[in-house]
Amino acid sequence: MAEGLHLEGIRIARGDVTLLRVDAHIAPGEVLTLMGPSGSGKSTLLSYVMGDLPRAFRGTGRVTLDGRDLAGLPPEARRIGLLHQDPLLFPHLSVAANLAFGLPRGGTRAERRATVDTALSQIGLDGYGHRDPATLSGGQGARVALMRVLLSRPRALLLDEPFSKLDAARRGQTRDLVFTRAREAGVPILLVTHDAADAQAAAGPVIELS
Ligand SMILES: Nc1ncnc2c1ncn2[C@@H]1O[C@H](COP(=O)(O)OP(=O)(O)OP(=O)(O)O)[C@@H](O)[C@H]1O
Repeated sequence: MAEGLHLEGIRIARGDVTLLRVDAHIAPGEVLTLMGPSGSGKSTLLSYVMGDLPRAFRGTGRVTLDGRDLAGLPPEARRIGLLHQDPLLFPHLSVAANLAFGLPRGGTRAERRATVDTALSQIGLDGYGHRDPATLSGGQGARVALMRVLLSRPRALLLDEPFSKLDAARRGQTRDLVFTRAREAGVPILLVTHDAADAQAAAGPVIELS
């Protein structure tokens, strides 16, 4: 079975009504962009892939990651990073501790600290490590949340409008950072967006839901 994230014969329904159907393969390092009107079920599809479909829905179809069928695996065992429209940072942890939370175990304290400092710098937040997340702007918080999910070294990434809170200048930069990192690490990305510029920058296949 191929590497990457494979969605085979997926159908999401609410009651008897089919919300969406999708078949897709996302190769390692590739970004598949999912577009479509509000309410077409994009976020619900991400919940299904994550193994966390709300009770109101029923989902069928196979999700495999690097050849492994994810059926029956709880979200925390799937090694998939999910970022929602409203990025939630842990309010009781500093910005640096939020980033460090996603780091895989191992390494010395100094190494972990250096990784966090580099990450802060890459998202334009040098010196913000000690800050309380509540003191960040929406865009700054979104950048921290994105970096936290990247640092956790997921095997696949599901991104739901992750750049919507960023201003135009940051949006391009942050997008490039995420896509470049994913490409380097061979991580497939399923990106939900309303912005055609995101799809263009992703430079991958696009699925338009109706
Ligand atoms: N937990 C839930 N229980 C019941 N219905 C829900 C639930 N979450 C979403 N819905 C409904 O299911 C449909 C699909 O919602 P979803 O959030 O997946 O759409 P979307 O395509 O991501 O929309 P948007 O682009 O506005 O984020 C909508 O009609 C929504 O109102």
